[in-house]
Amino acid sequence: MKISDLQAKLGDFTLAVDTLILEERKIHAFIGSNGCGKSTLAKIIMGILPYRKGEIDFEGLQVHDIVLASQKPYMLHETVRENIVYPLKIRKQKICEEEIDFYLNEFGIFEKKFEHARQLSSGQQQKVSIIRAVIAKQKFIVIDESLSNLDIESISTAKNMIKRLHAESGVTFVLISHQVASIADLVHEYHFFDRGEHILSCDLEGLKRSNHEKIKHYMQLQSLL
Ligand SMILES: Nc1ncnc2c1ncn2[C@@H]1O[C@H](COP(=O)(O)OP(=O)(O)OP(=O)(O)O)[C@@H](O)[C@H]1O
Repeated sequence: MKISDLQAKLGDFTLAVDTLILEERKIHAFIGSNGCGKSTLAKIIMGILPYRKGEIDFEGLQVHDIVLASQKPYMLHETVRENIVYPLKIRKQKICEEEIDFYLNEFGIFEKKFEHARQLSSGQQQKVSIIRAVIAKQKFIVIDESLSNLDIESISTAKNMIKRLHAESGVTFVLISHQVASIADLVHEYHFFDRGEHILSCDLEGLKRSNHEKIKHYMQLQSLL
């Protein structure tokens, strides 16, 4: 996916992206301080938010190929199972009960399968949201801060899921995160934003070498410099 000269305005906030390439079959991360525009760009890619200028070349990706596990997951007024099978149903994909059970077991919430999803804790809802995002094995998956609410064991489980899907199905991922170190073993390319502006796209070494004041400061705060 190639984003060129994009500009979006939401109230007082302006997002500006010169050129940002999300190479397929890679694991990307959008990073930067609160309110710098990471989720906004993810929502623009999803088609949830509009942009006023620029171009997104989806390079053959269709709307239904792109999935978002959002920061605040929306749970249907249904059971955990119904929430998980929803993306399969709307895409008329086969439902494999064993696979659902496998994911629920991996996250330690198998016993919640037939419980009302809205009665789960927020971390458990995040787990359902991640399973719902990965179960249909779409080509492009955005995970917006969903790992941050998980316990340490579950973060490791989610990361293994991402690694496996990437290795087996070549899924492109965009992880939106505040913890660079905790996802460094997954991510191929970082895209750094500052106050609505896309500043740099590079690997971890590139971030460490950058002379940009904001990036240096950010990396120091992350204890990575
Ligand atoms: N629908 C909207 N209407 C008006 N302003 C919006 C809207 N959505 C987002 N914004 C503003 O856009 C800015 C960027 O928000 P965004 O959620 O993209 O930041 P973020 O980098 O994902 O932050 P965080 O790390 O806190 O999740 C914020 O100032 C926010 O108030």
